[in-house]
Amino acid sequence: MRSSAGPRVLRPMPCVAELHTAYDYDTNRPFFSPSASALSIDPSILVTTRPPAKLNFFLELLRRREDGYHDIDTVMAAIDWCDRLSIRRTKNPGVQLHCDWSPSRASMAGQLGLPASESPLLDIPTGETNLVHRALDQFSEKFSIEGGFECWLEKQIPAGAGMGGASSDAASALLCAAALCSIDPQSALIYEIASEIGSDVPFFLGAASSDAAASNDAAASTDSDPRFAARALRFAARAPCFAARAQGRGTEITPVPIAFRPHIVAAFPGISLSTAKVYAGCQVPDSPTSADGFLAAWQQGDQREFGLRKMNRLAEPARKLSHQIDEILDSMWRSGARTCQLTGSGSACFAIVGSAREARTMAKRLQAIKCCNFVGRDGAKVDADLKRSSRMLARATTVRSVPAPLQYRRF
Ligand SMILES: C[C@@](CO)(OP(=O)(O)O)[C@H](O)COP(=O)(O)OP(=O)(O)OC[C@H]1O[C@@H](n2ccc(N)nc2=O)[C@H](O)[C@@H]1O
Ligand SMILES: Nc1ncnc2c1ncn2[C@@H]1O[C@H](COP(=O)(O)OP(=O)(O)O)[C@@H](O)[C@H]1O
Repeated sequence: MRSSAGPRVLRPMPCVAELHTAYDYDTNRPFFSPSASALSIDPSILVTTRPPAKLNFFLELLRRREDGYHDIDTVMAAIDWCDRLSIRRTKNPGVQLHCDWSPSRASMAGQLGLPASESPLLDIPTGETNLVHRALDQFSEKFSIEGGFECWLEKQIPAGAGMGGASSDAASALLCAAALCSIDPQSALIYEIASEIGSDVPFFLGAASSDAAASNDAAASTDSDPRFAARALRFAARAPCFAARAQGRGTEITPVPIAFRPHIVAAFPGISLSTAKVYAGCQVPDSPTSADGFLAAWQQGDQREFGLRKMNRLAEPARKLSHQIDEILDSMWRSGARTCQLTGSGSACFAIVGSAREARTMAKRLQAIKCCNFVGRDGAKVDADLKRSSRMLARATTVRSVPAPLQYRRF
């Protein structure tokens, strides 16, 4: 992937210095509240946050809608597999986005067993189709922001994996921009922009999203106020630290309390699936299952019921598009998973195991497994990029419960 500014940017900006000192993990607060100076363009203020991936523990389809979307009932949680995003304001209008894999594209290609670093699988757009770019464009337009933004995005979350990486980046961009411009992160307009960009984006706004959706006071909340900067920072840091039920198109968010954090291994088979294609192949059941039972199990700490009731209605259409999904699930099962499942529209899957130690062992085992047979399930040829991919990217991970490392500092 190439930087929009020309040369490749690997470890960009002074922000990457190991300075987490602007954030107090005990109190979940930044050490200082930004002053009124944040209201004017100050390119020396940089906000850094860590957009997390998500997993869908439950996903049911309720109906196909006339606008081409589906009403769904899903339960998602953010996990500690994260990208890193830094943003500052610029005097020139527009969005400049620098983006690369962390620690490098070559390392990511190596982990996936891709021979060259030129694999299209690792191409992330830096122009207007990047959701960070779109989010900031919309933000500037809707809040009439003077000047523009420069951003540095370090990717770790695989794309097209059903882990919501792009959506999470977009939501973080909105919260960081709100902090930089002293805009209320709970503004209904922020929620509106998020929903327009993608069905998954409001989830990643976290609590800001559920509160904003309830508010109709969009007009008043476009005003900037220095107090909003600190609030936006708090949301950027805490927003992803919860599980939520998402309904409607996926944009109606209700945070849900959970009684335990399962030990998880998430694995990406080195192939990306198009969300639209997976939905296009899905079948809405005559009697959809409600998420109520699953949620009750998670809220009551009933791990057996949690395992029995979790489900993903998109698994069937995704399996038809990619035989790797069965291979990954088989491998997880044979490696001792209590239960395993596809996340979202795939292609990543996750296993639930009994302990953090088991999770680490399984992740190592999966990394060593080759999961591509070079031909599809029905004997059809698979594309060239897929042929070369031979490994899974697997990680022991947890449902996120700590604030994202977040910096807000002058440099
Ligand atoms: C399946 C889920 C589950 O969390 O996640 P991913 O697997 O993409 O991460 C989401 O519903 C994906 O949300 P998102 O990735 O934001 O999708 P969008 O950009 O809004 O929509 C892409 C396409 O998917 C289909 N789509 C999406 C959401 C929905 N409720 N019904 C749909 O039918 C539509 O064809 C749409 O054009
Ligand atoms: N910030 C971003 N990070 C990753 N992919 C992005 C980003 N912005 C746009 N994209 C595009 O979005 C698609 C994948 O989106 P992503 O959210 O990672 O997948 P999924 O919807 O399966 O969770 C890819 O086609 C990629 O080109």
